[in-house]
Amino acid sequence: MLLCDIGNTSYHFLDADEDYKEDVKTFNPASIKENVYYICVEPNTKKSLLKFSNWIDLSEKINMSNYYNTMGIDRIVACEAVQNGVIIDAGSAITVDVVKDGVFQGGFIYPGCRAMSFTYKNISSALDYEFNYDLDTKKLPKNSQDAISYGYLKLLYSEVISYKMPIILTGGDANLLKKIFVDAKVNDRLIFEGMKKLI
Ligand SMILES: Nc1ncnc2c1ncn2[C@@H]1O[C@H](COP(=O)(O)OP(=O)(O)O)[C@@H](O)[C@H]1O
Ligand SMILES: CC(C)(COP(=O)(O)O)[C@@H](O)C(=O)NCCC(=O)O
Ligand SMILES: [K+]
Repeated sequence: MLLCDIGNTSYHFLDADEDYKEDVKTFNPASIKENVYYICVEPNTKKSLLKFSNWIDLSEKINMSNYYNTMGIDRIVACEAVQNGVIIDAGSAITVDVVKDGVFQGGFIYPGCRAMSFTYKNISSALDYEFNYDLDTKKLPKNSQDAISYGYLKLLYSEVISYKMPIILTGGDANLLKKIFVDAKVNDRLIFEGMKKLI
């Protein structure tokens, strides 16, 4: 069975037990001939997929009573895969969603690592640093690289650990954020687990 989670950066495929990514800018969905069950957060891509009868949109199978209408389908499907925990999906955007006893409690959207890195660079060349993911979040920064790293990462970290719940990391930057959220569990296939429950 072929599954695909389409975000704002990549088509993330799961084919049997292999997962791989294609760039949304270059991948041609017509190249897939077999049936593929998908979810898609990108409105234009979602529209373009309607003409392919072998691309089957799983979003129609969601019971929306626990969610809000404009909520990203990636967030919803990730929540469907979790009973209790905080889900951090670190992709083009970072989404944080809380699930308690299988019920979505709410969540928020934070700039993705790459997007935020560009934001700092665009403010001033004096802020042109890669984030320091090995940052000591217990110490106030005394250098420029840590000043932007702490400003971006510590605020997210403090908010998420305040929920005192298990943390599940997924998305393209999960392994980067794992350096900050040391007790988190990385599950790159969380969304596929949620999708399988819908088929
Ligand atoms: N042009 C880009 N825009 C956003 N993220 C990008 C880009 N190029 C590479 N990345 C990286 O791609 C990953 C996006 O994560 P992924 O989960 O694949 O994306 P999404 O679910 O948003 O499609 C992140 O590691 C991000 O830093
Ligand atoms: C926030 C997102 C863009 C994240 O998508 P991704 O980072 O996977 O590309 C997506 O969940 C979305 O389009 N959400 C709609 C707004 C909302 O969830 O309230
Ligand atoms: K995301």
